Amino acid sequence: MKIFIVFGTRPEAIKMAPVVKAFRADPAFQTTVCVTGQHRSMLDQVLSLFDITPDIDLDIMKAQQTLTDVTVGTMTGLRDIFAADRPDAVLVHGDTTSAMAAAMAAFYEQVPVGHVEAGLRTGDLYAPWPEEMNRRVIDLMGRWLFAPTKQAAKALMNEGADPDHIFVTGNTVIDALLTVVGDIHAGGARKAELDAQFDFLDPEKKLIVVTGHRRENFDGGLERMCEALVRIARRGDTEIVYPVHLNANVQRAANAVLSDTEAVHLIEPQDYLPFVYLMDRAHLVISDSGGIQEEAPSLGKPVLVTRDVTERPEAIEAGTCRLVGTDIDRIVSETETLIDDQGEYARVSAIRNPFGDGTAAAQIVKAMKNAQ
Ligand SMILES: CC(=O)N[C@H]1[C@@H](OP(=O)(O)OP(=O)(O)OC[C@H]2O[C@@H](n3ccc(=O)[nH]c3=O)[C@H](O)[C@@H]2O)O[C@H](CO)[C@@H](O)[C@@H]1O
Repeated sequence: MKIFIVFGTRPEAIKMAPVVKAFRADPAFQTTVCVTGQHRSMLDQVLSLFDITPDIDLDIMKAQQTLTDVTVGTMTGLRDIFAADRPDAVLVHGDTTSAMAAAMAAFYEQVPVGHVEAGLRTGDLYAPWPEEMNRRVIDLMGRWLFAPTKQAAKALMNEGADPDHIFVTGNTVIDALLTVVGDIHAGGARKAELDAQFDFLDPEKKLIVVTGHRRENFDGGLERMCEALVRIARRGDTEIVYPVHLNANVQRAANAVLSDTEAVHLIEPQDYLPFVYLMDRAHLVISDSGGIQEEAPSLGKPVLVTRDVTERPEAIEAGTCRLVGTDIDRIVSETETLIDDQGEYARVSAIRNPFGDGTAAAQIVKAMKNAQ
């Protein structure tokens, strides 16, 4: 079976790496990896960590490109490739604009689409925008809908998807995370390098890892989160590490509020290996990221989610993640509870992650094999 796997951003690369490896290891499949290059530098470091060389690189990244540019670039690039190579299936991941455009290009060539991480919903088309629409559009076209949880599968069925097309596999991010954290825990040269890279961290202080980049927080939300971090840093018993996303809005907010605050380290976006190392060392995480809501609980780290809605209600229901929005007092008080109340911290960090056991990629390969 001829499979094309297409992705373009850092989180997609992290989540598709275990899938690429599993398909490439199985001789029943002829696997072609095609990257759109939507996040050039952030994508390449993930490919190198997982030792993946793409077969096709569309390299569509341009300065100041709009969502329309990404859509048109991806669709035009893939149209001729799909028409010439006639894959039996195209696999895309998640909810980015390049994933939606790749699925659409396949659909126009009447090539069946497989959607990894299908069925995530907030219920609000504009939160997050444009991701919620992208997810729904891809799911409508999907012949294989790989839902990470039963709840995601239920959302698909509620929208009328054919139950025979839905496979509950767990999330492939857990496969990727367990591989990387396993390497770190095994020690060796990489662990020593990471310890040296972060030797500025004070082991006596509780480490809080922060990220923030969602468009919905560009309108003052990021600044409020940063104000909350200033108050948390002033306690004296915490240390904050914040890899600041390259987006100009994010850089502006973080630098304006936090650049002079002692105990806050603003650092560049980290490669996946050091980022996993930081999450693993953290006491807790504050983030609006989707993937981190899935990863941190697997490492026993609570996440305060700086959003009003999430497409990952499983983590909220399980209690490992809490939606705190961007209200300063709320972020500070929830953080203080997790620092000061040891019983509550122990309870939250012991909750089992609801996103799978690290076998999602193998289950996806099995489902596709049965489809042959
Ligand atoms: C809210 C939302 O719509 N999120 C979507 C977004 O991901 P998401 O919001 O997860 O995107 P991020 O850019 O936060 O990436 C998260 C990933 O990058 C890693 N990381 C983070 C910071 C850093 O400095 N270095 C680093 O390697 C994290 O461990 C995680 O694996 O695109 C994903 C891919 O389609 C989808 O699955 C998500 O649903």
